[in-house]
Amino acid sequence: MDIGVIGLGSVGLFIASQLSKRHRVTGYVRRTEQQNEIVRQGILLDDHKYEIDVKIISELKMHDLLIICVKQTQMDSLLPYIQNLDSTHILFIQNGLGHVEKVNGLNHVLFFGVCQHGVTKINDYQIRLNGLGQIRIGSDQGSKSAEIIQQQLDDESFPVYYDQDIFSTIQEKLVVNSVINPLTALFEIPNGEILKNSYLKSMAKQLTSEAAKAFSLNEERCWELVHTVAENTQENYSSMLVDLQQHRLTEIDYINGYIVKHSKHDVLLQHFMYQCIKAKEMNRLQRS
Ligand SMILES: NC(=O)C1=CN([C@@H]2O[C@H](COP(=O)(O)OP(=O)(O)OC[C@H]3O[C@@H](n4cnc5c(N)ncnc54)[C@H](OP(=O)(O)O)[C@@H]3O)[C@@H](O)[C@H]2O)C=CC1
Ligand SMILES: CC(C)(CO)C(=O)C(=O)O
Repeated sequence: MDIGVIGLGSVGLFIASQLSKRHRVTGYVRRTEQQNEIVRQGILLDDHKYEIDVKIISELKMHDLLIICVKQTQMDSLLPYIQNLDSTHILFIQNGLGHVEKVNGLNHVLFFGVCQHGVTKINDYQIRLNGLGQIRIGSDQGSKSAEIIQQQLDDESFPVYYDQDIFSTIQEKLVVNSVINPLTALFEIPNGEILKNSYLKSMAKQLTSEAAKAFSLNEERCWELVHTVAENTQENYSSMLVDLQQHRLTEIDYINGYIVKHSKHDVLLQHFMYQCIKAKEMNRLQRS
């Protein structure tokens, strides 16, 4: 397939590198420094070098499939480029929610996915894989085309699954992120600490319960997921903590903020966490 990957950060660099083994891949970036680095160095992962074409986003053209790997906070700047394209297949890979409503009117065949790999960007062309997971994709616009895309992307070393109920999977991931991300960002700790400190563990349980209720999800299953993810990524720093440390906007509006905005139940703790991170975000952005 001819695939365009938009946004070569941690996730985009990883997906582009893995798909380049079997597909023609073009990466789209917004900075010429990054374009030049990838042209010179390729994408580096564990001593392997992967070569892809790299273009600036204003040069975006049609591909069989476009995979969008920008953050929720960066989606608005991207939409005009996608709106202007002839109809094609587009797969969105984001944490949180907000993007689905935003893009639903687009004249393309839309797929949504979650990335369960843990990837860290070392620099503009180099990444580290902290744990191989999987990518799950699905759609509400007909399962046939989602299954065809899944089969094309799936590979032994890069598992991609078709998920009949992708929106529940996205909600479950949102619940996990609404617990681990703000707690670790607030207390400036690696993910595993929320299970080791009994006070944090109790807060994590209460946040999970509220978030699960907001989406009418099973509380026990959600707590199991939070537990498993915190354990499997115990050494990692959450993306929210890293965003704050690097004085960038976090995805809080699309995670806890989304729950606060859409829940029919009281979500006082989620709201409190939301305000804590917004306060910290404001503080960091004012100092940068
Ligand atoms: N990292 C991880 O392990 C995981 C991340 N996720 C989710 O995946 C999504 C992406 O995360 P991640 O890769 O970590 O984020 P990054 O911040 O590492 O990458 C986002 C990239 O998008 C680029 N970008 C932003 N706007 C545009 C634009 N208009 N055109 C082209 N490129 C653009 C940014 O460029 P620039 O560098 O110039 O700003 C950056 O390289 C997020 O929703 C995240 O929550 C999900 C699971 C795991
Ligand atoms: C799963 C987790 C919490 C891993 O760090 C993540 O998705 C993030 O940091 O945004």
